[in-house]
Amino acid sequence: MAQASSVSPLDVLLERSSTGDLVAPVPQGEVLARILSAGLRAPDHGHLCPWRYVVIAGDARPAFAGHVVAAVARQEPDAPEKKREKRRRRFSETPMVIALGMHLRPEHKVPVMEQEMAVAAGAMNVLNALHMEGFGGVWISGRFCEDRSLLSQLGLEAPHRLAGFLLVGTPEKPERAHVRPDVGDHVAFWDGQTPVTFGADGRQR
Ligand SMILES: Cc1cc2nc3c(=O)[nH]c(=O)nc-3n(C[C@H](O)[C@H](O)[C@H](O)COP(=O)(O)O)c2cc1C
Repeated sequence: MAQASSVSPLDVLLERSSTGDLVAPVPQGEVLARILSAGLRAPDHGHLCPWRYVVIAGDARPAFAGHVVAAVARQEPDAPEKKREKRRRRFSETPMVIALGMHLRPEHKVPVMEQEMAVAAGAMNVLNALHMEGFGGVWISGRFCEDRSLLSQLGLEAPHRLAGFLLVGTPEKPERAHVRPDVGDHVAFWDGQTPVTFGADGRQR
């Protein structure tokens, strides 16, 4: 009889770490659809469905990298050439990039920050789903993510914005276990009387 796995889903979640050292293969077809569907399971106040994912892969990457470099040049005209080239390499060589579009409705009674948090929660679900399916990634951002011309390429006209990009692929090496904070420093149990304090507050980096 097959042995039941001793690795629980929570163990798998606790093992996840971000990595930008990514190679092929990338998720495709039904696997990619299921991973992105996990993003759409995030909490969403008002059911506004603010998630807009744009997948950039294959031959589309160098052209998109050109748009990113142009955005960096507009947003940070003093940025060194090295920084622009680093962006170009990342966006043209990373196996897959997923833009995290935010379809925002400022006129709605649900505050924009909550709409943005739904997109962020979705992004985390996607990162976890990638990890669970044997892929990896990292969430990146920067001032270039505010560039309106770049956002237009992604179907995001004002007031819609971008929460950043997920760089996606298969981790080149086993995911490096990042040093994690001590959970006890970040959790408090309120006793009904005294305001809580956190160990983490005395250890600001
Ligand atoms: C909104 C957001 C933007 C981020 N932007 C960057 C970035 O531009 N560059 C970067 O190196 N890490 C960025 N990070 C951090 C990485 O995604 C990642 O969390 C970090 O490398 C730590 O890895 P871990 O997820 O394994 O803890 C960002 C994280 C978030 C939530």
